Amino acid sequence: MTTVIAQGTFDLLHPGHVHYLTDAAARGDELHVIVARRENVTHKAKPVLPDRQRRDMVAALDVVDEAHLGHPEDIFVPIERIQPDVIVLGYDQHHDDDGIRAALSDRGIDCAVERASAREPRYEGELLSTGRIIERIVHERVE
Ligand SMILES: Cc1cc2nc3c(=O)[nH]c(=O)nc-3n(C[C@H](O)[C@H](O)[C@H](O)COP(=O)(O)O)c2cc1C
Ligand SMILES: Nc1ncnc2c1ncn2[C@@H]1O[C@H](COP(=O)(O)OP(=O)(O)OP(=O)(O)O)[C@@H](O)[C@H]1O
Repeated sequence: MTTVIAQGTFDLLHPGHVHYLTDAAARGDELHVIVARRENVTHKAKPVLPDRQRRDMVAALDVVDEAHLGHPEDIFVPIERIQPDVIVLGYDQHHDDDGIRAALSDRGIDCAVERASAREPRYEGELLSTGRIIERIVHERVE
């Protein structure tokens, strides 16, 4: 039984998110997703949707076995509880792979760290970024 963890903000869901989670799920038997708490999204604009709504939408996806809201202070607390075999980072996540490996090893967690693949747009106008969906809404709907 191989347990996999993926993580992210997942504000306005799009096919890039589905691609990432499908890729992560294919690397094991059970996929757990940690959804970042609003207070911990500091490297870009805060999510539009509430924590619980983002968690509920991720949990509704077929490839996801369980979606959890992240810990408010220590990102390793959910990992210690779930005991994954693999953590799959998104292709563009800003986290440092070796830094995470070192932190896991310090805590005695034996877990591989891998990177997911990217999905490119497949047709004209397909938007694979929450930030770009919001830009399009502002451009097309806000006077
Ligand atoms: C291994 C791992 C575990 C994480 N666990 C948590 C957590 O428990 N709580 C949380 O608020 N954020 C957690 N995060 C951080 C968020 O997922 C972080 O904000 C995330 O990188 C969002 O980036 P993105 O939406 O740009 O992908 C974790 C990140 C990683 C890489
Ligand atoms: N086109 C894509 N292909 C593969 N993975 C993607 C794609 N878009 C997003 N992801 C992955 O989904 C996870 C969550 O993404 P996140 O919530 O940051 O949304 P986002 O759409 O990338 O955000 P934004 O574009 O606003 O920064 C990240 O790990 C990211 O790598």
